[in-house]
Amino acid sequence: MVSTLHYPVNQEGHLTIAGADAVELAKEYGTPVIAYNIDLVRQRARKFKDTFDELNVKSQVAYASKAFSSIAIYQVMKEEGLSLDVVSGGELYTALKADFPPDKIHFHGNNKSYQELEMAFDANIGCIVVDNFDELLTLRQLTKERKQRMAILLRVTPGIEAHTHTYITTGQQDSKFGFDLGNGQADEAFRLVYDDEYIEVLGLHCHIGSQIFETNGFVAAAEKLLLKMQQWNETYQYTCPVLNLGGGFGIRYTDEDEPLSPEIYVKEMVLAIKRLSNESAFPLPEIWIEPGRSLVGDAGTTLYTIGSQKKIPGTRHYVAVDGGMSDNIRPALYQAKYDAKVANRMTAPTNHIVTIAGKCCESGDKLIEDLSIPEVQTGDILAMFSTGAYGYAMASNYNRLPRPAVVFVEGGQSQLVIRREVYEDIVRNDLSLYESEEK
Ligand SMILES: Cc1ncc(COP(=O)(O)O)c(C=O)c1O
Ligand SMILES: N[C@@H](CCCC[NH3+])C(=O)O
Repeated sequence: MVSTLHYPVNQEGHLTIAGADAVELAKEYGTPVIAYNIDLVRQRARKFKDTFDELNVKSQVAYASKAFSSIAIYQVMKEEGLSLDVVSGGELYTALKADFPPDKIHFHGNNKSYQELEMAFDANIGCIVVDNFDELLTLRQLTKERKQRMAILLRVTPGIEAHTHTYITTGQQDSKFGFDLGNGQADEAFRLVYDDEYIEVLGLHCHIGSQIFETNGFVAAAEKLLLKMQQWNETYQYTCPVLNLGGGFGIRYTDEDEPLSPEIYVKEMVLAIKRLSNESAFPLPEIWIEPGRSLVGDAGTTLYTIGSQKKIPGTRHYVAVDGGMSDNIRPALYQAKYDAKVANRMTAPTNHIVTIAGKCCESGDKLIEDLSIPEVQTGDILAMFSTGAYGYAMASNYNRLPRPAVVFVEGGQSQLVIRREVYEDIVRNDLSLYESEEK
């Protein structure tokens, strides 16, 4: 793969990230390290929000924090006035630690536990996105027992197949998420709770998939959901005030990807919903979205140190780095493609085609195949781009590798926001067979 993407380079011929020298970052924080360009994160967050404001539409832009969850990123999103989508007690706990305003937290998940729901009630969060009938019944019980009101959205599967990897499509009919919109399940769910004393149905939610480069899937989903809210309005004289179209906006990983700008995604959705609402005289709902990847994905760059190499003449030239599928499982899991450069040799001619291998004990632990790079040696720094979403979030201690450090860079200044794990962290929860004897 020959990259034509433009990456900023300083006078030393080093890659820069939000104005900071990537080679210096690697020296200061060690490798692997994931460096986030927070200037870019803020710019994206504002683009999403501002476009809604310019179109005069009430909205909430909720950061889908499964993409990358940490106290510091929640603080950035809070500063930018975003809402937050969490999918587990762990993400909710992190959000509360970050002092995220609870009324702007939306809780997702297809199997929320009773304890997780109680946690959400204790924190008085803004909204629960209900996924199935079991959850709906638990919620009815919880609200009554606690005499506590709760706002909900009903998550539905609209039967739309987004053009993306099958593991990350979610809106199709055969999905573990949500009430089926076409077979009456969504109607049944609504009927059960629309006039409940404690539960306030805000409206419908759908998420059609991830890494999507077109707007027609979102528009088709909006049409289906709005039509349903309009039908309920006629049947039950109940007006749902919110339509949530989820996330899924694509980003650039390699030259093959051509993402649309946040403005285009938002504009196309809003215009379609305005048109439909005008045609049907159904009041324009608040429009909520949940971008994850498009807020943090291409803002993240993983810096690795290059170690050993293996050349198999006529077959392949492996260049190994000091991380791999333990800090980025996406290539192994989804055959995801990435681009990378040698951060300390940005201007050298790229005349070698190599495969970047991780250090895990798996033949499939290859981060990038057929990458053009200059000749490299042990100690060079490889910068792998667009690793900010579902990288650290899906990292593991496979082979007992410690998780990398995470730093935020803004206006040329860097700050450590997640410490690198140390071996002691890895054995922290292990118990010795001989514990009692050792005491
Ligand atoms: C319900 C929901 N909302 C939002 C997202 C965020 O998606 P993305 O990171 O593609 O924007 C996801 C994940 O795909 C999701 O499942
Ligand atoms: N983890 C996936 C996206 C999952 C989206 C969650 N609904 C990825 O890396 O692309």
